[in-house]
Amino acid sequence: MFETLPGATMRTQVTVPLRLLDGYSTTARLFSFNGLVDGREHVAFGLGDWSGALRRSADGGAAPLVRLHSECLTGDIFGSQRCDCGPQLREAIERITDKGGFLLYLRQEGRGIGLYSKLDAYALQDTGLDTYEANIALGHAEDERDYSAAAQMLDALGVSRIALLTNNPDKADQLDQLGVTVASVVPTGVFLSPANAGYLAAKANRAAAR
Ligand SMILES: Nc1nc2c(ncn2[C@@H]2O[C@H](COP(=O)(O)OP(=O)(O)OP(=O)(O)O)[C@@H](O)[C@H]2O)c(=O)[nH]1
Ligand SMILES: [Zn+2]
Repeated sequence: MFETLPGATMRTQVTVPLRLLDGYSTTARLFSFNGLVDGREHVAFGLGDWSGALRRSADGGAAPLVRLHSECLTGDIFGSQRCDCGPQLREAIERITDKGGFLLYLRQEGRGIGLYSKLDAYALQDTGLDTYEANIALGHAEDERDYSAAAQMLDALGVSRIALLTNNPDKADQLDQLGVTVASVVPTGVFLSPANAGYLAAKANRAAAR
């Protein structure tokens, strides 16, 4: 299934009770890995009845609900209104807890260009460029994310088929090419704010132009 990728192995797994800022509580099983192709410290959260979801999938039942969430310090931690990452992360944690599955928290800040360059991109967006034009103006690609490490993580977790929680068709395409069976794509909510309307519109236009 992953003949193009070297295998990664599980390094550590620990249970961590979570209480989010709005009081929502759940318990996660956190997994770290050895051998990820990009050497970054990506982490998998097993949420809800994740082991039961794996068993049911292996028995031909529904695929586990999985989200590949790209790190966004400003949105995930500080509630930035310039994007929708924070509410998407909050929604994913609750929906995956309800269904049983995995949140893969991927250290791909700034669609892979890093936090400082994302802030440089924000500054260019303040002059009128959109989120993709700004990346290009900085000498980056529109989206530099590669999901190979995510495919390795899923393989190490024994997850061969997934219901992917996303609004980004590129994620499903990349995972499919990496040998992950995306049994279904489950849309995330759209979390519109005055400060992220232009950003969400640019994303929607890009997805529509594919
Ligand atoms: N370079 C850059 N990165 C951004 C910008 N806004 C958000 N990001 C990064 O984009 C990533 C989140 O991507 P999104 O487009 O919000 O969502 P997605 O992961 O592509 O797709 P979904 O699965 O539907 O959420 C995070 O790494 C953010 O740091 C921006 O204006 N410029
Ligand atoms: Zn964000």
